[in-house]
Amino acid sequence: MLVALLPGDGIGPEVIVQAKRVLDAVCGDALRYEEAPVGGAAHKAEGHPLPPATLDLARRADAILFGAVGDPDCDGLERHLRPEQAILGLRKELTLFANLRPATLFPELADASALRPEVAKAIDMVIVRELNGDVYFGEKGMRTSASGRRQGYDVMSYDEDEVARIAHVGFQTARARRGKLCSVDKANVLETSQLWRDVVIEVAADYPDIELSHMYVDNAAMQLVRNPGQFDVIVTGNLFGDILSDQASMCAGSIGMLPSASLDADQKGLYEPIHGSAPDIAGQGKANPLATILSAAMMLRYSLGKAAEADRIEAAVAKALAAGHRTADLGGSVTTEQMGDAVLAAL
Ligand SMILES: NC(=O)c1ccc[n+]([C@@H]2O[C@H](COP(=O)([O-])OP(=O)(O)OC[C@H]3O[C@@H](n4cnc5c(N)ncnc54)[C@H](O)[C@@H]3O)[C@@H](O)[C@H]2O)c1
Ligand SMILES: CC(C)[C@H](C(=O)O)[C@@H](O)C(=O)O
Ligand SMILES: [Mg+2]
Repeated sequence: MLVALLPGDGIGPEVIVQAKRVLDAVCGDALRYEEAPVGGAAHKAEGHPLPPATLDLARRADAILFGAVGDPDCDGLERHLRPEQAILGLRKELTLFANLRPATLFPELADASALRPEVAKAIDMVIVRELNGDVYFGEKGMRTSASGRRQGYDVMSYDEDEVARIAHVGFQTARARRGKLCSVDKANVLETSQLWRDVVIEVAADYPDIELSHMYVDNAAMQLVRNPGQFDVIVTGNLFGDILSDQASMCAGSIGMLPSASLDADQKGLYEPIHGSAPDIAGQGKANPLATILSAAMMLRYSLGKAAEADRIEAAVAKALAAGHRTADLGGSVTTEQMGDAVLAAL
């Protein structure tokens, strides 16, 4: 089975190295790897954030392990050349519409959560984020307004098929868990959200066993902090899911802990930590590699049919944390590589 390794920028390569060490330990020769540049690194090397050969590798591979993109050196570039276009392009080109972002607190990290330990320990949820539509992919641009002022615009839109297909993923994810689905929208203000809510209710007819609720996104942001234990699965749009998942990560200890899977209709997937390239700590050995190591475990489980190996990795992460290993984001002083060592030792 072929895995595409796309390390990217900033801390991306640092965390990918650790995930690859763990994969080697668990899977040996069962996986083959090909690596390609992406993001700012690809722009510097080849003049484009998502070169054709990188996209081709992503298409050929059985699964993709992605680090992060984002490079301050690229700040002045036109939008289509910026590093972030690479991840947006991969999601769109490969129709990776279903983004699963599990937020679970490892019990050992109750002290690292931004919440009181007794509130934090109840977090055990999955955010199902739509990844191919919304304001991210609508018409956008700069124009001159009627009064002669500069005006930027980004059109937010969803069609009913896009909402229905992610709603099904939300219901099915809930069915495999505790049977509760909360659809998050802004239907009190936005037409896209009204359609979202209508379609989710229609799809719910196929899932009478699932308890469906609806919540406005502003309330959801508050409830995540007040009482995260009330959530089992959240299904939401691209923008709201982006924001709520960063917030959920701090409830679960750190943004350095949250993995993700971005899946197409056939479980082909791209796996990446939810965090970015973290230029503020890049090159300093401070990055927490666990989100990427846990993303590799998701890759084994969802795309490569290796659930037992995924279980082993997750257990090793828990053991490394239980043994007291903490990178700086978790209040410790362990380096990126030492955290990798700790997971390998636990394996
Ligand atoms: N999927 C992606 O590739 C992705 C995701 C988010 C942001 N980005 C990009 O990354 C760049 C930086 O964005 P940002 O600063 O807003 O978000 P970020 O997630 O990169 O960093 C936010 C904060 O969290 C910290 N952090 C992030 N990951 C960490 C880790 N593994 N261990 C310890 N600390 C960690 C950083 O040091 C920083 O203080 C931007 O160019 C942005 O567009 C890319
Ligand atoms: C880098 C950016 C385009 C991306 C997003 O907004 O989806 C990131 O924040 C994420 O969460 O993966
Ligand atoms: Mg994000």
